[in-house]
Amino acid sequence: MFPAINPTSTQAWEKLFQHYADIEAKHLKDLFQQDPQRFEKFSLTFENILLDYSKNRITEETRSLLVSLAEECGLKDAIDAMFNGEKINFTENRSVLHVALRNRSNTPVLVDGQDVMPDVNRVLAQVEQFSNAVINGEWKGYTGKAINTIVNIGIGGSDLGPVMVTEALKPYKKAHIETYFVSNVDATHIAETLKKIDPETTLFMIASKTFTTQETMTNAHSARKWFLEQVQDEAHIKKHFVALSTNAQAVAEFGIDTQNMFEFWDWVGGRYSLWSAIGLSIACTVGYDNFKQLLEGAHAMDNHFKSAPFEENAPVLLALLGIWYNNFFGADSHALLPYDQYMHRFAAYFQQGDMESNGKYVDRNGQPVNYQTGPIIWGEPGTNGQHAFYQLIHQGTKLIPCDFLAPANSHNPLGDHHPKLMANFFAQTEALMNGKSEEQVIDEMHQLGCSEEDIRNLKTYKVFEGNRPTNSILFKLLDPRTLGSLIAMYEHKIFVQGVIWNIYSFDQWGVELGKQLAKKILPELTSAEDVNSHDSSTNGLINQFKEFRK
Ligand SMILES: O=P(O)(O)OC[C@H]1O[C@](O)(CO)[C@@H](O)[C@@H]1O
Repeated sequence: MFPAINPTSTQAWEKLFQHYADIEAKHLKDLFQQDPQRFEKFSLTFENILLDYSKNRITEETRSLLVSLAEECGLKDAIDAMFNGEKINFTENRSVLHVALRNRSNTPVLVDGQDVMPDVNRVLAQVEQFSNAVINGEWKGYTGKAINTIVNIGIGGSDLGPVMVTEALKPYKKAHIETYFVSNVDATHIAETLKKIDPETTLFMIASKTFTTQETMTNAHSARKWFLEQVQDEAHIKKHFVALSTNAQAVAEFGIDTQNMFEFWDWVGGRYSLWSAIGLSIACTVGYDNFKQLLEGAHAMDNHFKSAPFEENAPVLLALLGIWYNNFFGADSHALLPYDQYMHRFAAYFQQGDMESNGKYVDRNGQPVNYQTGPIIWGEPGTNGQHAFYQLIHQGTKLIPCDFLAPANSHNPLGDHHPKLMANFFAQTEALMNGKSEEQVIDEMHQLGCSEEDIRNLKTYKVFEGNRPTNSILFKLLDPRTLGSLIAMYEHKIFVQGVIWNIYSFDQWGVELGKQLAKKILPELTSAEDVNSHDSSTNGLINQFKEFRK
């Protein structure tokens, strides 16, 4: 196991702290003016992806100090520990092997001395065979009709990944298959979906690692009830319900034939599971070949992550830049801004990926941390975000480092839409960096013929400080391989940050308390008596809720 080091105790941290005082006073605009090679020095390409991180508040010294921090924190050993199947998810005593799910080179990966690759390959073959049968129409419903509708019922990691990927890969979608995702326990989600579908041609995928999650099981039972009301025969369930899970017993108890179960394992974290059987909805929507390309792209990024020197390693650099802003500049959020409508769920996906992984205040020694850990992740596609929240990024009081992501080629090359979209991408990153000085504002206002009084009164509002950092991630086309690489790049960024923050990134105890309390409260909502077992606010709310429902 790699050592548990408090990052603030390292020499690099101390040096970064001193170095921050220098950098804080520098403007990005000046850094570019002083160094014509800045783009070459602070960018890298990986296959068809260009990562330009030159618009960050860094110098070569910053990068080398950040790399020293990673080294002092034992990042190399940590990467090896993950890829070698060590039980780095200590609090659950589990390995962390989403990388094995896309290990296309098929080299052995051992957990407790046993190679997991035969199991991985077996389930992949099952996914291939089944998705082909659904897409080709060989898998028939109870009346002999082919399946044309998939309803994935799952939540969190059993929903967000497949939703994000099937949206991102819509251009690759099989035209005759419609896929729906139901996650919320709010009945509206399942009820509105059931209105649109036909039991004869619908396949439900119950996606739950544990097969105990309240929301998923409630939706699954409602779907099953609806289906049986239509078909009147339990024997038909096996043609219309499959399970994606690690819990065979609970799957059988639900009434799904374990023949129709697609297995995965406890060493796959929920938020890292789209590469596993949880990806069945992806394979059935875009075809197995495209799913395989997604895995290939992720595997290529895994190899890059494992082998590239930290100074040239995309996930490591993104992670270190995040730490630079989070821990030295005090930035508390990070925005993901894809300039691609197909990627509209990308930020939502990595909200779970990042915040469920690194939203922790206890370190690997069991002590509360004395530094900041995971940032708030948020974002929306550009250009929509520009007309909503960019004002705050440009002129607000908070520093918000942003990742801009975009394809050079659109799947919809309609008129001049894509050049317009990309002009905005380039303009925003340039504007955030350069800002606009008072001099420029005055000049512009003169040119517009504004009065001296207007100039005096308004000029300060029109000034942009700039010096707002961004990463630009430009890729050739949003194809399955590229998407796989991008997702894996962010997964590994999260891993690196967790290692440096010395926290356990692969558990999620913080979501348990709310679940426990909800279980306690549920029967109180239907009891006849007034509730008085909570604080006065919770009692008051529950009792008013009951009153409103009389
Ligand atoms: O796949 P499951 O077991 O239904 O869990 C769904 C989600 O719930 C969580 O445990 C959080 O409540 C996530 O980590 C997970 O992705």
